[in-house]
Amino acid sequence: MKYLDPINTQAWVELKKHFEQIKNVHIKDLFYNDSNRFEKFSINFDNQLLVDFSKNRITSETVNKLLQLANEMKLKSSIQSMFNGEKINYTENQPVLHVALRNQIDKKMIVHGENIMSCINKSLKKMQIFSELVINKIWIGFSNKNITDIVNIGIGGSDLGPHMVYDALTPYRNYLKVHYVSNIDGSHLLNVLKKVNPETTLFIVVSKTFTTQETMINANSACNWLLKYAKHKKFISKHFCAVTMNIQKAKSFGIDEQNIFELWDWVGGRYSLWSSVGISIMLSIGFKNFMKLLEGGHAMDRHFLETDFKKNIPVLLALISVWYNNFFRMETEAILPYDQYLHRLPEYLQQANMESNGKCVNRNGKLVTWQTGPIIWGKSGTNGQHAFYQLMHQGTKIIPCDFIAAINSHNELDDHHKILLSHFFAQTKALAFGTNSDIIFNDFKNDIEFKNHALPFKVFLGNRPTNSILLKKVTPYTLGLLLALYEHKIFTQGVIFNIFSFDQWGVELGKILSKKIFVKLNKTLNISSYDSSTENLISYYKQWKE
Ligand SMILES: O=P(O)(O)OC[C@H]1O[C@H](O)[C@H](O)[C@@H](O)[C@@H]1O
Repeated sequence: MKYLDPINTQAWVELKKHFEQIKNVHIKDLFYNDSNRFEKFSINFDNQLLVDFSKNRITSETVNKLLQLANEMKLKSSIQSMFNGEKINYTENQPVLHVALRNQIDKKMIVHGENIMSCINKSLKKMQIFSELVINKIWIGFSNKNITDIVNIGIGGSDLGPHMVYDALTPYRNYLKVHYVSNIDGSHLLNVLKKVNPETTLFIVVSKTFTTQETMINANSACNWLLKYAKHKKFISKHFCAVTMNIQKAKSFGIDEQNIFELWDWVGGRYSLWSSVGISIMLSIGFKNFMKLLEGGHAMDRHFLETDFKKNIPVLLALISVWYNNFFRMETEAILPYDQYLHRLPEYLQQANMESNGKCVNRNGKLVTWQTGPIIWGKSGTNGQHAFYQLMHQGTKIIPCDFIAAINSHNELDDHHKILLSHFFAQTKALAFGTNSDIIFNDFKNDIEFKNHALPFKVFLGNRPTNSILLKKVTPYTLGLLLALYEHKIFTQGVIFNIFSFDQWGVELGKILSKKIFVKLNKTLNISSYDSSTENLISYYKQWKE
């Protein structure tokens, strides 16, 4: 089967022409010319989530042409293929079924002739029993004390999602403290071990493959640390659990089979927080809240699957992103949560999007000649305002942004939240509308020096696009909605780019080379086999190593 490239669609040709007509149109004029712009370009999802995409450099014509692109790229049937469990992760010969993990209506989902819903429900039950034993202080450590601290050892998808949700749902946490260790830098693990007591700490080794070097080394060191105190290997079962697809490896590590939570090859690491990879989330917010998170994810799945593309939030946001990325050649997108508890969202979405869509080969195995995944970055508001917003407002680069906030805070402290949101609304307005020299000039009309010299520096040109995403409140349910929204946005982008979004071969080369270089770092003999830069870096390592 030959997949169509986006540049070979009729819509692409038309979008190119349309771009030439619209590229200099200012957002402020789009608003002045259309008093219904907000109604046209915003979607209220069930009074829980509002997406306002009116402050974008788009018209109804742009949206129509982008929708035509989605249709020509057969987005509808691609979505159905994912939900039907077809092997859309072609290079790994796997289906992609994170949507099954939150399939709350228990609709049959068949993989290799089996209904995977029974495995999922069994796994959820096991997670529930386990988390309740720990939360209810029935699970005890080697000295018969109950557990107070959980250490999640994992990296990439086995860390970023759970860690982000753990922080995002801080108000729902119980007394258990979860620590996340990912980096192979020994400082990460040591800093956590300094804070916890071996008698009351439970380690969860989370690795889909159970071969990831960072995780295995950290898990080994954590185990040695525990055994220094517990003295006997039989106690590993009281302090170590695993989440993995590789049951054999986890068992050979010494983890009791009872303590192994299963994962499946049809769940991608960066889409896995909804599975047993999220056990640290369940331990901290309890089973019911975890189920609410899945419920939110499922509600967004249905919206994505069932809603006409004209009103389909992930589809529209993805298409707008393609518009900027490919026609305006804007290379990055900023994620700006105006919510302290959502501060890990940019980092989480960085992996979700960049590992999925950072590809330069299309589904036919040919190099692409169009732009694929954007660079994702960001920081929580208002901190970002005091760091990089200068460039966003007045720099030469234009950065489409997602502003995200909740209308109701979990911590109503004086006017803090009102002020926070006033910044959100002000920034999106300033970015879109800017301010013209007349207004500034009027403020300073008696100041001749200002008029002559300072004016250009004070002008904000505006026309900088943003999406505003408002949640009624950050709850497990609305967080589920938001995260699934982004997952489906990424999926849609991948279909339009005609790439495979669910593999990540690009992470392999560095891993292979690091193993070879590790051996060289240990050798006293210098055998040159690399380029002069790498050789000299290695030689400096050897000279300076104390
Ligand atoms: O869960 P693991 O098998 O340990 O994998 C952890 C991470 O490592 C890999 O390098 C991939 O790039 C990530 O997608 C994955 O989430």
